[in-house]
Amino acid sequence: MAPTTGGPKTVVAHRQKKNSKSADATPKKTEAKTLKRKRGQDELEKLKIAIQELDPKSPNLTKFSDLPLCAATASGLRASHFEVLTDIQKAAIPLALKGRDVLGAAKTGSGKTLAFLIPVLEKLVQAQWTEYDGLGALIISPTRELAVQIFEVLRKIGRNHVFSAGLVIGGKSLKEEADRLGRMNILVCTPGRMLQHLDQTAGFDVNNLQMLVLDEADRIMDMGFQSAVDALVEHLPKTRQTMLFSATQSKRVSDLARLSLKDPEYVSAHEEAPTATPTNLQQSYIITPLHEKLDTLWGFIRTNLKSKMIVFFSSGKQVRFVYESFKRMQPGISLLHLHGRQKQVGRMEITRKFTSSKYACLFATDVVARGVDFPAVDWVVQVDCPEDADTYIHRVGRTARYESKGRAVLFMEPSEEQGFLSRLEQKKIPITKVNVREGKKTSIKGELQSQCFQSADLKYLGQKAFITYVRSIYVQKDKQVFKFDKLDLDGYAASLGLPGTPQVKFQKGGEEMRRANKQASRMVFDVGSDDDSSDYDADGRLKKKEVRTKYQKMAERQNQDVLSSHYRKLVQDAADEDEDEDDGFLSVKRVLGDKELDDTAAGMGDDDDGKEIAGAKVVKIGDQEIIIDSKRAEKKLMSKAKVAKMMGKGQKLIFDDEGNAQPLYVLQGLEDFQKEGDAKELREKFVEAEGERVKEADVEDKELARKRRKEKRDRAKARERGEEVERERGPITQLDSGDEQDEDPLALLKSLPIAGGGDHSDDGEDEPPKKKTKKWFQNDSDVEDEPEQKKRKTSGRKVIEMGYEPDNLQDLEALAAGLLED
Ligand SMILES: Nc1ncnc2c1ncn2[C@@H]1O[C@H](COP(=O)(O)OP(=O)(O)OP(=O)(O)O)[C@@H](O)[C@H]1O
Repeated sequence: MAPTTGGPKTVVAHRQKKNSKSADATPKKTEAKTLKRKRGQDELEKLKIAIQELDPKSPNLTKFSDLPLCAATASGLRASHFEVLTDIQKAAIPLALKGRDVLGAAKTGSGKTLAFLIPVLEKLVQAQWTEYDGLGALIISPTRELAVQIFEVLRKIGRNHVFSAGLVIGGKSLKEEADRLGRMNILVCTPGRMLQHLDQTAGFDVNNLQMLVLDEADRIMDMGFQSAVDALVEHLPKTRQTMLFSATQSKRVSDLARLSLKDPEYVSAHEEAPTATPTNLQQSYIITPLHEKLDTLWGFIRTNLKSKMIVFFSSGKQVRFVYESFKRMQPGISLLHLHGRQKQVGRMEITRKFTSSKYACLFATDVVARGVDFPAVDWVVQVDCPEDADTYIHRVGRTARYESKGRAVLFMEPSEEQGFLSRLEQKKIPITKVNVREGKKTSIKGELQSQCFQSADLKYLGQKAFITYVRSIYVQKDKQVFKFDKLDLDGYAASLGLPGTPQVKFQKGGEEMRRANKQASRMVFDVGSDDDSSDYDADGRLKKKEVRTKYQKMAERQNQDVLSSHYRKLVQDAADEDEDEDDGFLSVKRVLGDKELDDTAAGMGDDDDGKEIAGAKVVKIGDQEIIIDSKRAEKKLMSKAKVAKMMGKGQKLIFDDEGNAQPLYVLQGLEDFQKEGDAKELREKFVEAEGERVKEADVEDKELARKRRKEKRDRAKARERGEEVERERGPITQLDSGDEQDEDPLALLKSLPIAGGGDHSDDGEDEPPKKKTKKWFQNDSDVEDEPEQKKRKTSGRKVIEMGYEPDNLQDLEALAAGLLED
């Protein structure tokens, strides 16, 4: 939270000056102050009269200077180079100045932000609000990105006001924010975090609130935020002015009642307009079957390298997969990615980078679909069809803002074409069909296959992307557009480079369950986009600790285990990661041995067999550098087996006739290589052969997994039979180890989900367990009636006491390390 510039500072400076003056000057000063106050009062009176006399429908209102605004606002607008009113500003500001509740609707990029910020400032001026009067205006935004942007505009135009303003969007400690809340006159917030403060921050008084604004009101009022907003409004006084703005405004009476609007004025700047989207926006669509979508996207990016584009996907998982895989293929343009599950700092940094880039490609979810004002975006590409026409309008609205031009292209599956076109038509959205030029068509399937083969992380991301997309289509409400049965899932999986088609499990329970699923996915999105650091969900309710089954926990940890190094870079340090990206798009490899890391380390400490990186010791083993930043990592080095593992495999050598050792692979001479045939054909053949190999390996993987499961089941059955016999004999007096416990306790963590196989541990997150829920560290064959607090391991009869159930990766790893060390 930061105060507005200008205001509070000015006050402080003024006071300091006063103290330094001599006592003789005091009467003069007081006189001057009285005079100033009187002048201020007179101006205010004049302003009030001008507002009373203002005709809100007057055609003469064309500039900000035509409006009865206080000097501070007028000068702030001038300094920000705002001069001419846009349609929505012309229509909404006069009414708002007159104290009316306003429902404002206008096309994207048409200046709605100023249409509510100016009345906010003027309202507080009219009320002679001072820094001691507490919260006077509250502005609610559905996403953090938008809240930050609104706050920035407020800082700009409010630079000459003395009001203090703050940003309440989470990402900082609640206490830190709470300490400053009481001093703020204007707050820009996201619903969840604000409600948290209203519920928990002692002494935070909102009883004087003069103005409530909801930007992207239809989104804030919809299901995802419903209870948070209702609870929030409960805290606010009823006698206040309220303004609602959106490009896709709904006039639902129920919403108006929920907000206790008084005789609201509906202001629609473009209701009569022939189109719902900006006139300077050129819109087109391409029919591209699901299995060709990524080919089409790759071709599109490659032919628009000198552009700034936002590419929308329906989920963060797709964003991650496409970002990671395309980055490895080095398209020749800076790639960025943004989704609700990233850390706040990373999100801000990516937003900042994309804002300042001339040419860049941002892969994003709908977290930036609404309101965000990135300058000079040339293209909006929608790889996944949006869930409805409103979402379409907001997404394409990221380009062609204010008076600039822009282009948007939508990729549609053949089965979506008819249905979605009719939805667009109903909303007055003009769009034309275009085709990809034959010569520009390209296939990246082989490339993706080979990448997935080489990288388990990427294959895993691909599987998650596949599953999420398929589920998203399954739960879509509009069945006339989204036809699940028509999708070529095998083709789609192959196009992602996956060796098989992952099995996707759906919840039983028909429509109701689908709706619940949909809602749940929204909630996840909302929490991510709004306030992922808070204990509150998107509805503003205290998050309940979800009951997780053993299988779900296993799946989660397994995934983290597989991706741990990946995500340390990818998500937690998103900011650092993208720093690397910009430095050179071509150098995307980030391993511990990176030059940059070396450089940093070299600057910080000694560099022989161990060096310091930000306080952590770095040890070189083989060609790997291991950062020793925890006791566990230190312990790891004590284990010979682990060190041997880290050393990696030795290099395979062959001996020539003279007895000299030669590497197994020696580079072929150019001439010999050319003799073997055309390089392109050779490459294609190689990729094809590798693809086959991947498939074969995958079948083997599956077979192995199946065998393991069967063995487990057999052992479990055998044990159950054994127990029955035991029970007949009498009570068990000794903890039984069971042969199952001889297995590697990390085996389940290490195994990846097997595409096409039944063992979809990554599916587990939505799948109820078939067996009775057990503790996470039990194996399938463990006895069901084992005491909760005591688990044992191996025939050595080691008992590991767990006084709690580990709920994070560190706990899990600590336990696993303990198990391995014996
Ligand atoms: N009167 C004006 N004169 C010049 N530029 C303006 C004016 N009003 C707004 N703008 C500029 O137009 C752009 C779009 O404004 P804004 O973000 O308020 O649009 P919006 O209607 O809220 O869009 P969305 O529906 O996408 O949220 C901004 O860059 C803003 O600075």
